[in-house]
Amino acid sequence: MKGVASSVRDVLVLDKVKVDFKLDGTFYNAVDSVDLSVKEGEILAIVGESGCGKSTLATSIMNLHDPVTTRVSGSIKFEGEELCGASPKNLEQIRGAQIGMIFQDPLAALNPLMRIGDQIKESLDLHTTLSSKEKEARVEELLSKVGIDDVKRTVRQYPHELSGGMRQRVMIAIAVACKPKLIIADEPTTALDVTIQAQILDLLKEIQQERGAGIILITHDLGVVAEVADQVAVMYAGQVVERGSVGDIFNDPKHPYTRSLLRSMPQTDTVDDELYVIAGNVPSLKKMAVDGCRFADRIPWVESAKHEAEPKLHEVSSRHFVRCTCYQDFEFPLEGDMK
Ligand SMILES: Nc1ncnc2c1ncn2[C@@H]1O[C@H](COP(=O)(O)OP(=O)(O)OP(=O)(O)O)[C@@H](O)[C@H]1O
Repeated sequence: MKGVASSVRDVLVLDKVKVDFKLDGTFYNAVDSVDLSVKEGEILAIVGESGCGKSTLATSIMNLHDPVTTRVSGSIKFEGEELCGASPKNLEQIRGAQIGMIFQDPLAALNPLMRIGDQIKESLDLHTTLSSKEKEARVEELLSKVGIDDVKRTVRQYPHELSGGMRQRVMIAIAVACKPKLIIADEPTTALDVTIQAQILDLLKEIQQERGAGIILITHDLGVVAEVADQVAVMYAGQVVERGSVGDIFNDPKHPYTRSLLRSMPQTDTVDDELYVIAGNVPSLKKMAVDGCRFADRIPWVESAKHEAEPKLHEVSSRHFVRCTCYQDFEFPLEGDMK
């Protein structure tokens, strides 16, 4: 739903969320001080290259990390309730009922030994007081809602009998079965071909508009973001380096990383242009510099004085923020210099 009014309620508010993983006995930072919010009826896209911490952030909201090897701190408020440090019983009630999750690989997320109908019903068993008959009707209604034609047949099938697109539809049916207030979709269309991708995105938009749920959409595909998002957070090396409306990010990107990502996007009207490739990689956790601008290594032509010692998010316009001062007069080097 483009242009969600600012008076609309926040469904989720993250405040200084930090996640560290223990590797060989030492904790390393994977997500650093993330402040984000998702409003009712809003799609927030989280984008960035592989290894930026997008999935780690999402699984922290759902509290899906092993507490022995993972440290999560900060505040994660869902509908005003603090999830960081909440009891397993509380979290159990919220997961699946009030927060639905859609993963990239439905085959891994679905139970291979259980019929589709039973898997959807299981979620209703856990979180509703519907009678058996009502649940059966609801399972069929959900499958038909997500665009499955032969509902009676699908109810009796096992995951391996369905196509990738059908399985993703089933995951969405499970995620929305209990009418959640928030849906977290982690790369929901990455494994699907382009036509099915478009259908799944349309379905997500439809669900969000109909139910007013907030959606966090994790993706590395900026085309998908431009298509469906209201707000965008760009992550690099565990930090949000820029956030703003989809218009801010696509029409007035500020951070060198956001600009590099956009430059590397294929342009349909300029097919002859070579794709710009950002040199370097997202550092691994052990190699990540935690002080200073984490993107500095990838733009070595920018003088160190242009970076902040402790990069902060600066508000450049209402709800549009960018990290570090290096964006201020950032220029790409001339083509010959880049090689
Ligand atoms: N359980 C874990 N233990 C240790 N390190 C982890 C764990 N999960 C993720 N990481 C590391 O944390 C960093 C962030 O990973 P994450 O999967 O969140 O990135 P991502 O942006 O979602 O990437 P992708 O798009 O490939 O899923 C990476 O360096 C990854 O190797």
